[in-house]
Amino acid sequence: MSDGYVWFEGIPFPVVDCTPEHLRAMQDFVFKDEDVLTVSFPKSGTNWLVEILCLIYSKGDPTWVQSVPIWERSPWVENTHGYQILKDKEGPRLITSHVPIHLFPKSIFQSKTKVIYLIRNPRDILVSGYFFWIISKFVKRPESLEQYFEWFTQGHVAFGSWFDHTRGWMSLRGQENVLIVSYEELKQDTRSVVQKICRFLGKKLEPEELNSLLKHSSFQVMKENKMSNYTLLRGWLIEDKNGSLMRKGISGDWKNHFTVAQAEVFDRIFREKMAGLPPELFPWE
Ligand SMILES: Nc1ncnc2c1ncn2[C@@H]1O[C@H](COP(=O)(O)O)[C@@H](OP(=O)(O)O)[C@H]1O
Ligand SMILES: CCc1ccc(OS(=O)(=O)O)cc1
Repeated sequence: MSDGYVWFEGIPFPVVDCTPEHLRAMQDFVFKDEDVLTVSFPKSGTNWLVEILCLIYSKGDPTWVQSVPIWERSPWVENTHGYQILKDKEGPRLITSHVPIHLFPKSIFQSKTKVIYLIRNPRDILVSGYFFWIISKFVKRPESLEQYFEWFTQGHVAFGSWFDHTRGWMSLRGQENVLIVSYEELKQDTRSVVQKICRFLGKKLEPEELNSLLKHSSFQVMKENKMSNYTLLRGWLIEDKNGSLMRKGISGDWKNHFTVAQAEVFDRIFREKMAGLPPELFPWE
């Protein structure tokens, strides 16, 4: 560990449950065709999507999401604890990751694992990350939003540059086993996006199962679910006694935090870094 990150191949990783030795060993992780992998940049709404996937697999029955911590239901492959759970698990596995594509286990490219890449307006990711990292012990703590804005736009944050991460994983779009989902679409029409995910996974939910899923993955219900809201980490990895993963759960909060100058700088950087990609990939733009 150094300066609030674990460094691996030039990319900063969180200091929790993650070592360069583990990240090197992770390269040999073997994905199976029946696995389902959720990949995202941190603060894209990862845990929301994972909750939805768990509820799809339990057919809307909330027992599992109410009794097992979310990081054990869909473990992070880059975490030592998550890896231990995954490697011994039989049958279809739900797996989560924030790892950039160029450092990801290569077996993913030989398997038929279903991959869901979750995207979100990076401005909202930036704001969400700032408010989470100032209360947690996962990564280097910013002193101000202004400082975090600099770090984020330069890619000096956990898992590196959002721009590189998104470009990298988006390069898989169009493959049969890859689905791109945006936080914004999920927020705007959760039911339709969940149905799309079910079709992608070859799963069918009865209407009452879908209604139960929508209830138990809603912001308000997840906020109260200690197995999903990270309050189990209070006093250990989350310092604030009221701290939670569940902050606002809305799109566009960046407008309440960016200055006009920051908004202009971000627009320019976004245009430069994402040049050449079809604008319709980014529903918030
Ligand atoms: N059920 C839900 N509905 C909407 N947003 C949710 C949600 N569950 C989590 N989120 C939001 O997802 C973000 C966390 O992302 P991740 O899971 O990738 O760490 C937080 O965003 P905000 O900080 O903007 O509120 C959190 O509030
Ligand atoms: C439960 C431990 C853990 C570790 C790392 C995480 O990554 S991040 O906060 O999304 O960057 C999350 C949970």
